[in-house]
Amino acid sequence: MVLCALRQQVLRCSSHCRTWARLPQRQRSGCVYSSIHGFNQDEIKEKLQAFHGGSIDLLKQDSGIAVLTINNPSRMNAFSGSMMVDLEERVSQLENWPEGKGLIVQGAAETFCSGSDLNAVRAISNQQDGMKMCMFMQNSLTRLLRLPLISVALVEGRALGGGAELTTACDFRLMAAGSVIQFVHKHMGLVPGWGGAARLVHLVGSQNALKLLGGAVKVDPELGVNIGLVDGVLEGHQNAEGAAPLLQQAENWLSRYTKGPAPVIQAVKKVVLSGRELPLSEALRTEKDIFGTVWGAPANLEALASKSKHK
Ligand SMILES: CC[C@H](C(=O)O)C(=O)SCCNC(=O)CCNC(=O)[C@H](O)C(C)(C)COP(=O)(O)OP(=O)(O)OC[C@H]1O[C@@H](n2cnc3c(N)ncnc32)[C@H](O)[C@@H]1OP(=O)(O)O
Repeated sequence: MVLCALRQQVLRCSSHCRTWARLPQRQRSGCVYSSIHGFNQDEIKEKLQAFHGGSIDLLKQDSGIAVLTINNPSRMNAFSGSMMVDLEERVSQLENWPEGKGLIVQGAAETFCSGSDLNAVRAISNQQDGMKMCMFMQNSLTRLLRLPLISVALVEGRALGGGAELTTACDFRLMAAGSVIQFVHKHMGLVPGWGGAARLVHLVGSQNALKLLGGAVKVDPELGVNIGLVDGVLEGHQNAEGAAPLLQQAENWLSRYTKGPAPVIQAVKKVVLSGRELPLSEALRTEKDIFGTVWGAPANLEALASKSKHK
């Protein structure tokens, strides 16, 4: 049932968006948890809203690349409860963006994200609330990774705890010189709960994941690239002389993968997503269906008419 739901999620295309948007959230199928798992989204949302501060800002650009900013600089961009709710809402907006092709996730004020806001964590440190928050964030980050957009985390400064987990919910990671990704969970007497461990194993393999989590290792850009966690290193600081601003560098990096019409780029992401998440037979069937959405579509017909050569 879960695989079937994921297949539906991968398949949905722009023409289905309006119908899709009318469905209740839990039926949109990008989620891991719904009421059948005893998860009540409205209840946890109400609880989280009480811990306010900061925001998650979304800028959708005409280029088809959106920028999502984790914005709580006075707490090193830690996630307050209301920011967790904000994130879920921004992901919904991105799920319903037919023109979208790419997404950059960054932190405000020259640092990425220091994880959960420890003030909120202390207030909901009982087991039940912790599990609800964990399910809520797993749902949001799973939906973020499953967006039909090619996404990249732009890491400047520190990505700690939940911030490190957030980087794994993007397709790619770029690190600025001097930045650090650190799964500090062990030092907090915890393990990742936002899906970061499962995604990390997929990204770097179980041996490396065990080292990073077991040692709460500080991953600098060089180590990140060596173990396959990081896809590129950006020059200097936002304001360093001679270097383009980091966001611009990240947009340039991403644009080589997002050039072209949105339906084609979205289809590229969807075939890779199905290959990444579904068993082979299911992935092949899904690929066939996604192929059907681009075959004979305007971009394909234009390319055929122009007799393009690939020299
Ligand atoms: C572990 C699992 C869990 C999850 O996955 O859900 C988490 O993510 S728990 C959070 C894990 N993160 C931390 O424990 C970060 C703790 N903070 C630090 O290590 C440092 O503050 C650091 C390295 C982020 C920045 O150090 P620096 O010396 O540059 O600055 P300050 O320490 O003075 O920080 C400025 C200001 O920010 C507040 N701050 C930073 N992180 C958090 C946070 N996660 N929650 C709440 N507040 C945070 C810090 O307390 C300072 O505030 P101030 O009022 O000035 O004391």
